[in-house]
Amino acid sequence: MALASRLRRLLLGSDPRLARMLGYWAATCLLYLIGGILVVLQVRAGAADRDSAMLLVGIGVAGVAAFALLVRASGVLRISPSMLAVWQALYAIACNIGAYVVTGPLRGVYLIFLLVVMVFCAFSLRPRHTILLCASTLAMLGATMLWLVASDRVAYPAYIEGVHFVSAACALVSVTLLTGEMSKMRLRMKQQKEDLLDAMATIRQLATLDELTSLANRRHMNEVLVEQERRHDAAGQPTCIALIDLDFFKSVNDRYGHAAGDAVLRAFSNAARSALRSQDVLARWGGEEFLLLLPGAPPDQARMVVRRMAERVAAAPLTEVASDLRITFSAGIAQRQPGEPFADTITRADKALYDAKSSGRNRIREA
Ligand SMILES: Nc1nc2c(ncn2[C@@H]2O[C@H](COP(=O)(O)OP(=O)(O)OP(=O)(O)O)[C@@H](O)[C@H]2O)c(=O)[nH]1
Repeated sequence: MALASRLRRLLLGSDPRLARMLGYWAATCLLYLIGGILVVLQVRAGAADRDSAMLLVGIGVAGVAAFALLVRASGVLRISPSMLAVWQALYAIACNIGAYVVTGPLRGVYLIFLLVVMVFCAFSLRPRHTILLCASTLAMLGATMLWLVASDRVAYPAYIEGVHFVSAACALVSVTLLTGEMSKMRLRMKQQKEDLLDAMATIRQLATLDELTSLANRRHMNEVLVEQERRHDAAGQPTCIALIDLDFFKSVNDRYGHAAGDAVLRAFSNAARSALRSQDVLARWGGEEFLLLLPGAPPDQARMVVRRMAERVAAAPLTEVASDLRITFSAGIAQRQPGEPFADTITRADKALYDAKSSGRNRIREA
């Protein structure tokens, strides 16, 4: 199983775009195969020159192999998928025109193959690239037909080549225009998908983050706590929470205004965030109250984190509000008991916070 997935990874890589490009390549392989079989059948029927036909089949096989390697290495070689698609299309068109030259009376078959190449391009090229490709195909085909008529009027009568060219031109132009519309639809859908992903990311952000402080919001914190209850019960690690409330915040609002109060809340959040461990989660619980979850922290460690937070918050620059303003907070810490719902732990932390407030503020109390 591991060997199979390693082999698959080696062949298809890990980028889903690469797997898709190799899928297209496999489909073109099938076309080359059918085209090659037709060439061989016509050699057997005596309708095509053996040496030229075998040379053409060899060129087709070499091209198919080379493009498999190029697609696989396109990331390393920094070849864009659309550039690779143009090369592949030009190669396929040249092979078809070559087959048209070597296969005698049944050469018209390869004009149909040209259409298939154009349809393939709709999946990977922009409309203007497809139009350019169509124009170059018609130019190559026209020049080849003129050359055939000039070199052997009996095998390649002018009126048959003329009919072939006009039919091929009508069909190629129609297919190009239609596939152009398909390409535009594909690009529109791609854009809509990107817009949708952006909108979902914004919704996810709005649903989980507090707009003012960019900390987790209460709703998200509740989800984190539910998840933590489940994990904690399974792992049995100590977990603490701290309920934090800014001191005399009302007076900041009253003295400097609500906007200044908002700036203080933001400054607090930035400073507090810088004191956390990577696994800690700080959320705005409401107004100027914050809930800190400290997974895997016994009370001593929780106290250390909150004390570090108090130091950072006290040193936070608040020059945009007032040069002499310093923020302090009071905190109540509670360790979650085994099997205890977080709601109860928070109630105990709230009592400890009340104790911190009533004993003078700017202090940490444990439940
Ligand atoms: N600027 C601003 N103020 C807020 C926000 N949310 C709540 N407040 C204010 O925060 C203040 C909280 O005041 P109190 O509950 O009396 O607490 P305090 O003044 O900090 O006093 P203690 O907690 O007892 O130290 C109120 O004036 C609220 O209007 C907010 O988002 N922005």
